[in-house]
Amino acid sequence: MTPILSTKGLTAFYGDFQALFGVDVEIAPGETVALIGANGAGKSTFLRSIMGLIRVKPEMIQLDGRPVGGEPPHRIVSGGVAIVPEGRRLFAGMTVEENLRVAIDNASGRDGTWTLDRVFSLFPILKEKRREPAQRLSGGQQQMVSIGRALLNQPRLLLCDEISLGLAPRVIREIYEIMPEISEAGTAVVLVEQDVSLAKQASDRLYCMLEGRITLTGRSGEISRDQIAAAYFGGSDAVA
Ligand SMILES: Nc1ncnc2c1ncn2[C@@H]1O[C@H](COP(=O)(O)OP(=O)(O)OP(=O)(O)O)[C@@H](O)[C@H]1O
Repeated sequence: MTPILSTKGLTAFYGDFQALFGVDVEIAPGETVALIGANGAGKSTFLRSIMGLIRVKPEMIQLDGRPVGGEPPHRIVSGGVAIVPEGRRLFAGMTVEENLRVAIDNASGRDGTWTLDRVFSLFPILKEKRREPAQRLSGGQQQMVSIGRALLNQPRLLLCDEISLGLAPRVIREIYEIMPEISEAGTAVVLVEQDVSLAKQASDRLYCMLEGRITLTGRSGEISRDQIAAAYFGGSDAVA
């Protein structure tokens, strides 16, 4: 089966500073893959490269086998990729529903199963708060809006950048509980996570990144804590 996403020898730079050194990742349609690694490992740079926010060579990123590296973000989004960005980035002056409707307008013409009602059934609190300004919601509720907005883009590949960051454990659980429904809709997911246990539990496969390189990959259920520790902090024998 052609992977929905593959990166081949992906390198990325900020000016002279090299942040990624030949990253190879593959994700099958409907698969959930976690990407873990310490601060500064290159996880966000990886996501930014896919979204077209960093200039890379075309063949370094392929969607459905088609080279798309360096294409502008709107082309990547119309190719079926959506991101839940770190820090959520909602439109602060808009209500919850208006934030969600922006994505519906963006996605017009793209097929998909996500509707406003389906997002409200995923996160019932958003229906209650639909007319409130987004900035008045709690951090967890804002994260739900951000996820809902990404889903309403009808993605086949959803990139999630540290969605648990700064949230209470109960809220994190609530958000992660809906992940299987996203997979069941056929959407592949990349979960960038600092919380290793959460990443392991929520994913089919896992990649660990260290200083811009993949240091471990394997099925999430089969990777040991020791292997993760070695890959996360550096050490030998890290590939499962
Ligand atoms: N805009 C930028 N300009 C220069 N260097 C950057 C920029 N953004 C990130 N970097 C550097 O690139 C490397 C990778 O950063 P990146 O944000 O991708 O890591 P990360 O794994 O997502 O970490 P975090 O968990 O802190 O977000 C780091 O050394 C970081 O300092």
